[in-house]
Amino acid sequence: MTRRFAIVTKYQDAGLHLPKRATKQAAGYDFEAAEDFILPTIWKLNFIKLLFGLFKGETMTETDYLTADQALKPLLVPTGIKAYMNHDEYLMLANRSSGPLKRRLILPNGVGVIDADYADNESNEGEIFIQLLNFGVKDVQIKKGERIGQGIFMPFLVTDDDAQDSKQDRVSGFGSTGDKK
Ligand SMILES: O=c1ccn([C@H]2C[C@H](O)[C@@H](COP(=O)(O)OP(=O)(O)OP(=O)(O)O)O2)c(=O)[nH]1
Ligand SMILES: [Mg+2]
Repeated sequence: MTRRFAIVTKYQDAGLHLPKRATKQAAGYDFEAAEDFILPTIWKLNFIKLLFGLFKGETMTETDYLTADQALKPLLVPTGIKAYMNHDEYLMLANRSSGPLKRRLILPNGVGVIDADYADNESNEGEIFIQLLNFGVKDVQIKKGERIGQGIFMPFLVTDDDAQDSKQDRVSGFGSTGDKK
């Protein structure tokens, strides 16, 4: 059986901690931020201006939309951690319930799915990133070592006619498997 965490090469000497479960029966391994980080509030001026402009019936240009859209882009917070697991398992990343309550942080992807073939991929060594979006009105400071999410190992099932041979090898993450956009 293979199920363990390791620190990626880039952070080998950074004094990171491997994810830990906080209590005896905790399901989730808590992940810490690998670096200090600022998560900007989504309520940036350009986003507010766009909302007001729309409200007033102003004509918005494509550039107005694009600039405002940037304020809504989630950030990928590095953890410096990779996860090894069995072939029929994945690691489910979830928010901590204190995330929204204390810091107005959400995982915009709902849950993160870390595939077993992500570890040691050629592009980023399988480093796990946590997508976070700050819907509060103030920027949020994350300090290195702060717990920003949790990972739960899960089994998954496949269909009867699921053919392994026609599948590509994973080389990266975040849209690497062929979406055009
Ligand atoms: O919150 C997340 C979600 C995903 N990943 C990494 C691990 C995962 O194995 C890989 C691909 O994730 P997913 O399949 O959910 O994203 P995708 O948009 O389909 O990307 P791809 O085309 O690379 O599969 O990205 C993270 O580090 N954090
Ligand atoms: Mg995918």
